[in-house]
Amino acid sequence: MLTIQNLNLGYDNKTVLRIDDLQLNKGDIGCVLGPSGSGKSSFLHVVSGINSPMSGSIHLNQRIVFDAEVNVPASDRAVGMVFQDLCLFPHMTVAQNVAYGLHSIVKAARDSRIEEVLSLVELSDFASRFPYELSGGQQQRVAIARALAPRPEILLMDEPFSSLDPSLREQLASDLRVLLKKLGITALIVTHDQQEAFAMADKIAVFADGKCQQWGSAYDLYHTPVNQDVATFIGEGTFLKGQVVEKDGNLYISTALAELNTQEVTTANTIDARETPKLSIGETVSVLVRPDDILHRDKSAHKATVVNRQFRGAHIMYTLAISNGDEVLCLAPSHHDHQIGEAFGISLDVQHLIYF
Ligand SMILES: Nc1ncnc2c1ncn2[C@@H]1O[C@H](COP(=O)(O)OP(=O)(O)OP(=O)(O)O)[C@@H](O)[C@H]1O
Repeated sequence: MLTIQNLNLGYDNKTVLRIDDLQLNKGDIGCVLGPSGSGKSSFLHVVSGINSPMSGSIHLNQRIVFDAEVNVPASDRAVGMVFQDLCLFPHMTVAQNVAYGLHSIVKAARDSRIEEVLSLVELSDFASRFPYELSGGQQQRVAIARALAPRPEILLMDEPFSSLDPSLREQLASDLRVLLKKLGITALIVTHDQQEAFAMADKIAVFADGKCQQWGSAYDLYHTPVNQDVATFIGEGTFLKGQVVEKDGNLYISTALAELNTQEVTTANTIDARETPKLSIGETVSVLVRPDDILHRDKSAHKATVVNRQFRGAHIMYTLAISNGDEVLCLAPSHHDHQIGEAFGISLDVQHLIYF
């Protein structure tokens, strides 16, 4: 549905973001994650046609909408937009808001389309209400209905939850996924919240340092990040120093907590998503350690001291100092209740060996 190639976008001839290759299939939900200023909104603007990129190509539903020769205007791109603050007209009813994008069609067809989209977002009974008479989630559904009314090929959403209560966002994100999937809508959604992206996306792009660093499933990003930036940005984790050693013809990475056999714990999907770097004996590497890779083991000889702790209900997230001074995170069931300064035994159990 959407294919982006060799895209350079920026302002005043200065590149803000480069995307080599990004493809979103019909019916899929893509999320764009990245720190503030990484180019997320700018990207939506060039896909929608509000702005033009400096170079590259954009295909929408197998039609070129931008390349060196073509620049289809926003009004002809069949793109629906839902903005950060929803931009509902406060003085118009729900039905009038939805009608806004339908002025070019005759009244009878318009009324039936309004009824149809309001029913799709389960707001049929709210047609004559004003936005201020609706909850945040209902207002968001009106904004979606308005964007969907002209039958766009793709729906673009810029931080659709930013005006809503943080405690509601994760639930609304998964509700939105259910709705978009039910309607078979292809969507590209900008967010800065990983949990939202994880709850919604089939594919996630990570924008950082002027480029799209990785485009993959949440699983790929978490377990097979392409570089240290993505590894640090996605999920929680720390790095352990390691040295490459050889034993019985196998390469191991020797860390303060364990010797990791590079053959045994490097899984097939690790190799698929990133090119595993070649290791040479004696080389120093950084091993990515996720909080669930560190197990609470009373009998272990490796004792670690609690530097910080964060109670999360079922679990406690510990920051632990180990013997060589490195710090690691450990997600332990909360019945293992240790205070700052206490030491307990840990072991390293890496399922996906990722090193840089
Ligand atoms: N119209 C503009 N003219 C010049 N520079 C701009 C313009 N719009 C955005 N920029 C710059 O482009 C960069 C990317 O901005 P953009 O708004 O796309 O980032 P973002 O990832 O959406 O940020 P945020 O998460 O804070 O909304 C920023 O450095 C910003 O200052």
